[in-house]
Amino acid sequence: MIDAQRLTKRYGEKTAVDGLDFAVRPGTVTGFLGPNGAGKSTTMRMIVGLDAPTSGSVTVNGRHYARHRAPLQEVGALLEAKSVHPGRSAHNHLQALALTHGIPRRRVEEVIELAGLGSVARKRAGAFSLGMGQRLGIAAALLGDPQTVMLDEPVNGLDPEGVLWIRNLLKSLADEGRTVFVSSHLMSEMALVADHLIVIGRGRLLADTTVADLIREAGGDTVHVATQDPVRLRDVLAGPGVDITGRIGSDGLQVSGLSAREIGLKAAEHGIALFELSARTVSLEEAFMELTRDAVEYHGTTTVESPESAGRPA
Ligand SMILES: Nc1ncnc2c1ncn2[C@@H]1O[C@H](COP(=O)(O)OP(=O)(O)OP(=O)(O)O)[C@@H](O)[C@H]1O
Repeated sequence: MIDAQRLTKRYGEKTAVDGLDFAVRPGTVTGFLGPNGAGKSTTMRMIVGLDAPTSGSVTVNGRHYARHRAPLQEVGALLEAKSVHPGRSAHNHLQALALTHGIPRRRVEEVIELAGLGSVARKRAGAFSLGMGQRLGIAAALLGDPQTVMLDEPVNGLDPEGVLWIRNLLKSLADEGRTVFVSSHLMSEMALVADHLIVIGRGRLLADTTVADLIREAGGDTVHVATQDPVRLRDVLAGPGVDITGRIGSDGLQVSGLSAREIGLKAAEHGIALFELSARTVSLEEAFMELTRDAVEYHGTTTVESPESAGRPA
């Protein structure tokens, strides 16, 4: 369990993390999302004591990271900064880590296998591809068989097989009852792997919710119905967990809590004519963009030639 209370980090004038309160619970994968510069890496660095909070606190399993007697066995972290000596082999790097942390040698072989590094473990880590480097970082994070695993952008640089490997690994770690906290900008991947989400923007908490609820709140899982008799259809569809909205005088209704199929069947049962019946799904990416719209610091631009400007002299 990771517990942040009023966690704040300032770098001079810049408030990178601004009074964050959240808890990351065991037994589930929690995604950590936020636009570039939102404060995710800074938060993660504070969790493992690489940065000190300006105020507030963060604990792992009830203690500050530095207070744990065997921190690698408590929290395994993959952070952005690479800490591998380029001339060292993956095997030697992991062995050195194991030796200095009282971890048995056989565990080194286990994590090498687990991370799929068997064939390159004796090669210089400096010659590793981005994906291999990520795998080595994950192997190091798992070396102490920690109860809490925290990974910053773990799929960065991984090929599709590697992405699938990470997805299954994170789920199995959570199924074993561990606390799994993972940041990523790949929303499609997050939607597949995370159950819970902590979303931040400009250092502040924007949402502490489930993937399903975030999507629902962004208008996902609703069905648009157009009917000849909206008043009667409202009555027919009403029930626990069903939410119906629609402008008075309009033949359109937005329904959540029932599938398009259920709505169609109920309407047919009561002889109500429908003109339109369409499910509206919102992706996690759309829900995230909506939630963080006002918290994006770095906007890009896309120059698209408009029909009016096409062919016009420059
Ligand atoms: N050592 C530092 N000194 C000064 N400012 C910093 C430092 N580290 C981070 N920042 C600033 O704090 C803010 C948060 O940065 P952080 O790297 O935590 O964001 P992030 O959410 O991890 O971003 P990204 O998704 O781009 O990795 C940014 O504005 C960044 O420029």
